[in-house]
Amino acid sequence: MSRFSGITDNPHEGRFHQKTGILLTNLGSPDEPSTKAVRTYLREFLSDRRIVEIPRLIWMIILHGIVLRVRPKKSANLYKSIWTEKGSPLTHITELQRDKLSSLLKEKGYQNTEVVMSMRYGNPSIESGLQELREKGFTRIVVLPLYPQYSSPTTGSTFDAVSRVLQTWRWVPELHFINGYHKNTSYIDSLANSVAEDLQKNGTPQKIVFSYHGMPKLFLENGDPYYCLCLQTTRLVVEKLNLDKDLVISTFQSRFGKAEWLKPYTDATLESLPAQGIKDVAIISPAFSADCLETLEELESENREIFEEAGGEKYRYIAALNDRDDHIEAMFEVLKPNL
Ligand SMILES: C=CC1=C(C)c2cc3[nH]c(cc4nc(cc5[nH]c(cc1n2)c(C)c5CCC(=O)O)C(CCC(=O)O)=C4C)c(C)c3C=C
Ligand SMILES: [Fe+2]
Ligand SMILES: [Fe+2]
Repeated sequence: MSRFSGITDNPHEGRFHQKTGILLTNLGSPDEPSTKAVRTYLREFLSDRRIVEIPRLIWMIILHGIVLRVRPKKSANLYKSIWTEKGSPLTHITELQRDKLSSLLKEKGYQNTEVVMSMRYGNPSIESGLQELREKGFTRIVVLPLYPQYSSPTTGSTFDAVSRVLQTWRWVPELHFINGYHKNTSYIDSLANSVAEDLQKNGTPQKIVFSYHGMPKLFLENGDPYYCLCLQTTRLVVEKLNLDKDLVISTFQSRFGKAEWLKPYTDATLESLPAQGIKDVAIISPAFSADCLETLEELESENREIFEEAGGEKYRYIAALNDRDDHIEAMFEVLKPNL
């Protein structure tokens, strides 16, 4: 059998008609909140060389000897606490985003496009998404990883997965890979709108915490731009809303392992605020384009508890942009130059 695959039954004329297929991607979730499914998911996730950069042999021993024996049970319980009838929130919200973006494209007159969604880890896989687009005759593909701030472990890793699949295709499509959109005006506007709506409804808190997913500090020192892109995102939202700089703080959450991660840490910050007289906070997480374990469990529940136990009184989480109309519009604006 050949190492390269292809579609062989295309009508001759149709084969050269370029249609643009859009592959929306996000991180992915386990298939179900069971220890077994979480172990399968974490094995794939934590074996990614862009996620954990510890020397391979040492990490494989730690991963298989300790992490995959201990973590899946604990993580499965966390996943159970956020799981819905429709499954993983992250996967379901990405499906809603796909459907709404697809309708918006049709409304705007882009009839020759189709939106498919894939997950970097777990299902539906990047391979199945690309395969679906190929089978439908798309010879031009735009990949939009739903990570506004580029980072090697997320966007870079998505590129790896896409290119690994395409390396096996006989007819490589025209490929456009969007590697981030943290400065896009429509994205910043939708974040600003979500903050403004919250302030209007609940009043101005003493602090607005912009909590971004963290990463090892070493990644930044070795050239990953993510940290700077996060701080720039906060600055652009502050400018857009004309907020007092002191009202806002950027922090980093979801630390994993023993190494130092980007600081300040979200949990330590929330724990320290009440002693400084700050007992009323709102928290937003601009790096997550969809609510997921890291927001629904870690921010909504775990960090709320930390803040309240330290003497905090009012704590509210501002939802991710999810399938808000202005977020879908922002996705369209990000894609537009490539349509
Ligand atoms: C081990 C190192 C990790 C790095 C580096 C990392 C970077 C990173 N992750 C996201 C987005 C998400 N991460 C999510 C879950 C999650 N992240 C890690 C580890 C790293 N992430 C783990 C082990 C987990 C799994 C959950 C657990 O067992 O605690 C999620 C949520 C997935 C879901 O199903 O809801 C997202 C989204 C970004 C943006 C990022 C960039 C720096
Ligand atoms: Fe993560
Ligand atoms: Fe977490």
